[in-house]
Amino acid sequence: MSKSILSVNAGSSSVKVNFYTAENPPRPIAHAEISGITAPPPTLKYQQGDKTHKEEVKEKLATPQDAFNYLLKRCFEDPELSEVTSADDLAYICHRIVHGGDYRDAVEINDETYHHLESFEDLAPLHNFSALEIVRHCRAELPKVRSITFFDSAFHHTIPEPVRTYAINQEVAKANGLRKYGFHGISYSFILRSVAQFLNKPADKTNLIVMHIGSGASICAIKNGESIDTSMGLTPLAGLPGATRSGDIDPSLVFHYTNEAGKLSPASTKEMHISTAEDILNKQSGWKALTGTTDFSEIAVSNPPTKAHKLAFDIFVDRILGYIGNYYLKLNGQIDGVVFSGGIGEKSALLRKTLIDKCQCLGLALDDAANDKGPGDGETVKDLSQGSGKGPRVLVCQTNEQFEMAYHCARSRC
Ligand SMILES: Nc1ncnc2c1ncn2[C@@H]1O[C@H](COP(=O)(O)OP(=O)(O)O)[C@@H](O)[C@H]1O
Ligand SMILES: CC(=O)OP(=O)(O)O
Ligand SMILES: [Mg+2]
Repeated sequence: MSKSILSVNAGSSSVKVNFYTAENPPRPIAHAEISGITAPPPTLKYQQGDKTHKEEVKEKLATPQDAFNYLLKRCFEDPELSEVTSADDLAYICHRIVHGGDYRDAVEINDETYHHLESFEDLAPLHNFSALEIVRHCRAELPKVRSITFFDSAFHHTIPEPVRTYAINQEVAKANGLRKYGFHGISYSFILRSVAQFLNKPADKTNLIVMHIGSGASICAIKNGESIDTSMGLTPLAGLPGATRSGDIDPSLVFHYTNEAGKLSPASTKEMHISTAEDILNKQSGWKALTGTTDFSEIAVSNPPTKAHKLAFDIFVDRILGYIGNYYLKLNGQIDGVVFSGGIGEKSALLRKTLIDKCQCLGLALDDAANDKGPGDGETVKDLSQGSGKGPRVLVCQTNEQFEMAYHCARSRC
């Protein structure tokens, strides 16, 4: 039997693993994910063939590394998943690494690339450490399988200099790599290809405003198939608020919030140094701080349970609208569509409706029935717009970072 590709996506609240055939293009074999790591109990979703199964997980899975080990064991031990029973059945493991520094392309992990990635681990404190722990585990436990790392930041290497540069001393900036990197790029790459195909346009002639809104949320302006701006920055903290992240604040707020700001947070470990301010803004802010929940499905409801829930929803709408206006201007008003994706973008009809109703002056309008229904299983892109097909479209895209990595791995290596 030919070998398979395993794709691993360690997000801030979930770990998703997919197995694919190692052929070009890859075909899906199975999908398993643990979600709700930040809002226990975690849940397992398992999909194989036409069977889907969901359950609450009894074991304590406190970290993405625990979740990965649980998922791998579960898949290897499933008697119905005969294609992958052990590491011997795997050709490649594709890992999503959020911060890739200056890397513009995927790299294969060896001692040198691994140590280089470690050097900027604390620039994405919710992500890189866990993802690298999983890479470390795979190197130790599955040494014969080649690990390829794909970077969220790579898609944004096209962002022009004035957009990626912060107005600070440039010697300090260059020496420390202090610039906008941008994230969710593996997702934006999948969305661009899928939407361009859906619209029957070459990707390099497609202009889009794309939202990837899940536990972490960002938005991207794509011009002729290239990222020209995105809301996240040096780290995934910048831009829109998220489940536990503040998003943009006045940087001086840090020193007024706590005079402990610069001290090491108790959450730091021997390997991972985080200041108290970073810990507060990354892990103790956002929806969790405002409402007590990290689950946006409890916030995006027509009758919010508390004023705080309503405020959280209104804050998100306000911040997203600001970026849509900004990017509409940067794209000179010439957009093929506005695209919703990520856990919230794909599932919250209410958020889509609230936003698009406020974008009528840009010629955007929703078909309410299509919006309420949302995308079906296996429907990658769905048109939610009202009207004849002229003018910018409102689309929803069920993004798939795992597939995107396997697709590129198979194209260049199989
Ligand atoms: N029906 C829904 N309405 C609004 N938000 C939802 C809904 N279902 C899930 N979500 C949100 O989607 C988030 C998960 O998004 P996802 O992109 O899958 O996660 P991650 O950012 O960890 O990759 C959940 O934390 C939850 O807030
Ligand atoms: C970059 C980022 O925030 O990723 P996620 O949304 O998966 O947490
Ligand atoms: Mg994600």
